Amino acid sequence: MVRVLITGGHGQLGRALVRTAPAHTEVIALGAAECDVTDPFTVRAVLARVEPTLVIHCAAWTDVDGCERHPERAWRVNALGTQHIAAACAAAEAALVALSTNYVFDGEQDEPYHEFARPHPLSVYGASKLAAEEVVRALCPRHYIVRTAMLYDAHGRNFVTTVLRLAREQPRLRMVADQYGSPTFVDDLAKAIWQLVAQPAYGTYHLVNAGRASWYEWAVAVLETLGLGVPVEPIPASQFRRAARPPRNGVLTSLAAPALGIVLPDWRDALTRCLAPLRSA
Ligand SMILES: NC(=O)C1=CN([C@@H]2O[C@H](COP(=O)(O)OP(=O)(O)OC[C@H]3O[C@@H](n4cnc5c(N)ncnc54)[C@H](OP(=O)(O)O)[C@@H]3O)[C@@H](O)[C@H]2O)C=CC1
Ligand SMILES: Cc1cn([C@H]2C[C@H](O)[C@@H](COP(=O)(O)OP(=O)(O)O[C@H]3O[C@@H](C)C(=O)[C@@H](O)[C@H]3O)O2)c(=O)[nH]c1=O
Repeated sequence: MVRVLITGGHGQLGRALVRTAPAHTEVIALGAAECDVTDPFTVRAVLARVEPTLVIHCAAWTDVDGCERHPERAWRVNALGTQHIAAACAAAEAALVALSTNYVFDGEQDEPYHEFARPHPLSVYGASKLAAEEVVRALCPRHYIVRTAMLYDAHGRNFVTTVLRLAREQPRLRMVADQYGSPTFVDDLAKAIWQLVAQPAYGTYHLVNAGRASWYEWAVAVLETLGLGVPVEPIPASQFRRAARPPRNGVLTSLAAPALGIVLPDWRDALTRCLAPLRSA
């Protein structure tokens, strides 16, 4: 029996990992109240009590604009919190999966980013996640760093549920059409993570649904999938004011995952599967 500890276990990826866990896997998913990663003593005590063979570290402060406005909190949760987890995993001889983001890249290149592309974050969130990657590489030898992007589920707080809320509240939506990324259904990511950790192939992996979409294309696809006829106006990013600057090209591709036989489906296929329960509701 493999025992897996999930930090940030009540977030959207943590919940998906719990519902897709393979047989013969004991999963202990803890929220911030049970395992605050900013407290090194708590982190060490939790690992000593749970004795996991693997830790999947999902906990993070994912409010990208909040991170920009309150950098110290971003560094404390995302970078220092990961440092505590990585050090405790190394001491306990547990393997570690650390989640990271496409926002470690500046988006200036035209091609999708693979695992060996040079990071250069534009936002505090991206910089704090890149620092987290660096402490994991330095402190915990048996690690998988999983960069992903634009996570969503049919419920909770994410871009898809925001689009559905705005479609109820507004006669028309305005969506940025000149920034691109890789929308990724958390269930597909969770299954790919379980496939990955079945192999001792430590390193850095980009795990996202295939293809690319602008925020505009993604919003239109959400509304079309549910047959909602709300008009969407494409706008440039310069007309959408926010504290943080997302990369223009945040599209990820992978050299490392297909080499292990891990390939995620196309983002449109994933979106259709995710929204299927809402269509029949
Ligand atoms: N969402 C996305 O689009 C993307 C996410 N990622 C990364 O994937 C991971 C999972 O993201 P996702 O599930 O979407 O994020 P969520 O925000 O849904 O979940 C993160 C969880 O971390 C918890 N948390 C926050 N602070 C602490 C703390 N100090 N100690 C312990 N737990 C804490 C939060 O709890 P609470 O809500 O109680 O504060 C929350 O439940 C993160 O590392 C994120 O950076 C990467 C790319 C894209
Ligand atoms: C509400 C709204 C958003 N948008 C677009 C542009 C804007 O930059 C973007 C904001 O959506 P979000 O708040 O979901 O974006 P954001 O929080 O930046 O999403 C990121 O989250 C972190 C955690 C990651 O790691 C990234 O991969 C990415 O998913 O959506 C519009 O164009 N029009 C709108 O009316």
